[in-house]
Amino acid sequence: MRCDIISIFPEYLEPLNLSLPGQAQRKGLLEVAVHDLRDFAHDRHRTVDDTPYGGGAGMVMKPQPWWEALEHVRGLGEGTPTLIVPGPGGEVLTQKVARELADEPWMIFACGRYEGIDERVYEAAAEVMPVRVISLGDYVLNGGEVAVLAMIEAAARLLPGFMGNAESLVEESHEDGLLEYPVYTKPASWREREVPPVLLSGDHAKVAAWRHEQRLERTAARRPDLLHASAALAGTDVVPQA
Ligand SMILES: O[C@H]1NC=Nc2ccccc21
Repeated sequence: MRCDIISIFPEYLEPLNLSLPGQAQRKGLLEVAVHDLRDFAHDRHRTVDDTPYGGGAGMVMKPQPWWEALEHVRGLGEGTPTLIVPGPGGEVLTQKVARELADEPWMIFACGRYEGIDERVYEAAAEVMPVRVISLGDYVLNGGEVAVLAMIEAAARLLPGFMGNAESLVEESHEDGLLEYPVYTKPASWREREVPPVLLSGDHAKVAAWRHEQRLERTAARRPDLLHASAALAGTDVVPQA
């Protein structure tokens, strides 16, 4: 998976060189290149924003620097990349979306700031490559860099060989519509709190059953919307008790 990221804060993406993403890059599973948008703004102040037509607060990112940056990056690789624009006005990042991103061989991430990027950039880009606007959720961030870190981590960790133990990908929250079960480690007794005895029983069937029950209880308590969604999909939605 190749990820090209365009941002006015390239240093924000340094964490991608740490830990697992860093190892994945060294293993050749993940290729990350960060590009400074200001390198494509040619006036003396390397201006990337201006006031919005129609008035309103804040500034809008100018189209020309973005177009030059996208064309430059597109010329760096083979084939057609998918342009991912993180932003509050997009589809929400879910595990399903993460799996779709994990299947993308080449993505360009456009990190917007200010009030956003001139709409004509999206239109011009959509004529030469697929464009997806993806949000982290219904809250406000100041820019796309944090979102890109989340999206790349969520997708790259699904790449075969990225996670040391692929087993750990199986019973994760959201992988199958349920939240994960509670986990415990030594000591068996801590501050007079005991590990659930079933986990010390050595009975794998009982442990599996207990863990599944815990996932159902935890999902019902914290994310009932997920239960209804999966039940609705299965056509077995429980009617809420009157
Ligand atoms: O405003 C934020 N809401 C959710 N996701 C985002 C992604 C990129 C930029 C900004 C946001």
